[in-house]
Amino acid sequence: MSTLKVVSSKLAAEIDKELMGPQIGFTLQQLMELAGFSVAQAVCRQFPLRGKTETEKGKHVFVIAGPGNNGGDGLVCARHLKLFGYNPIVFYPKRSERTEFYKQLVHQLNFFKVPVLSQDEENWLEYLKPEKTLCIVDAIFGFSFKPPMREPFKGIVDELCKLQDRIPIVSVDVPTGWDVDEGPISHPSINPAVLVSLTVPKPCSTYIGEKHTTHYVGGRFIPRDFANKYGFEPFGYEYTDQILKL
Ligand SMILES: NC(=O)C1=CN([C@@H]2O[C@H](COP(=O)(O)OP(=O)(O)OC[C@H]3O[C@@H](n4cnc5c(N)ncnc54)[C@H](OP(=O)(O)O)[C@@H]3O)[C@@H](O)[C@H]2O)[C@H](O)CC1
Ligand SMILES: [K+]
Repeated sequence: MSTLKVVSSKLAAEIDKELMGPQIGFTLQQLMELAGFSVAQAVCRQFPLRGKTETEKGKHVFVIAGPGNNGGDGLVCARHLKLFGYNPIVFYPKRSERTEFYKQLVHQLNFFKVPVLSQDEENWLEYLKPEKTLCIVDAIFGFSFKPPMREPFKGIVDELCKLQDRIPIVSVDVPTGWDVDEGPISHPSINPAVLVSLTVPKPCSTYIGEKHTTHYVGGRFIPRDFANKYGFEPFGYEYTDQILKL
C-alpha cells in the first residue's frame, strides 16, 4: 500500500462525504469543531503565550473568515483561542446564509466577547498593525476556491500579501487563493508562515517552502483502516494532541 502523503481535492471531498455519510455519521459541525480546535492548537504551538510580556499577550490574533466551511473553521478556532487566553478578533465580511449553524457560531463568539467585524467596518485594517497583531488566521477559502477571486476577498488578500512579511499568516487547510491541487496560481499570492492541513495534506501543500512555512496536519478524526482505504497511513499524533508537525 503506497503511503501517499497528499490526497487530491476530489478525494478530499470524497473523504468528507463518506465521513458525513450514513455509515459513519459525523456531522459537519463535529468535523468543523475538531478542525477549528486543531487550528487553535497550532496557533498556540507556533505562538505560545507562556513567558511572554503583557504587551505580547495583549496582541490580537486576527481571524479572517470566508463565506464557506473554511470560514466556519476560523469561527470555531477563534472561540478556542479565546478560551486558551489569546485575544482573537474575527473579520467576517460575507456571512454565510447557508445554515443556522453559522449564525450560532457567531452567537458563541458574542457570548465569549470576541469582536466580530463585518465588511462595513472599514477599520479592519487598523487591526493589521504588526505591533498589535500576533498572527493572522487565513480561514477565507479552502479546497472549494475557484478563481478568479471576487470582492471583497480580492482586496483583502491583496492587503494580506502586502503585510505577510511583517505579520505571520496561519492558513487553514489551503492558503487562500491557491488551487487545492496546483498550488499558487495567481500572483501575488499568500505565502503562509504556517499551514494547517485538515484530515490529510492536499497536493497544494507540496508547493509550500519548507524553510518558510511550518506545516501541521490537524482534523484528527479518522482511524487507520479508513486512512489505508484512501491510500495513506494515519498520522502519528502524540497522545492527546490534535495536530502533528510534518
Ligand atoms: N474534512 C475536514 O477536515 C473538514 C474541512 N472543512 C473545511 O471546509 C473547507 C471546504 O469548505 P467549502 O465550504 O467546501 O469551501 P470553501 O470554504 O473553500 O469556499 C467556499 C465558499 O467560497 C466561495 N468562493 C469560492 N471561490 C470564490 C471566489 N473565486 N471568489 C469569491 N468567493 C469564492 C464560495 O462561494 P460560491 O458563491 O462560489 O459558492 C463558497 O461560499 C475545507 O477546506 C476545510 O477548511 C470543514 O470544516 C469540514 C471538515
Ligand atoms: K484558507
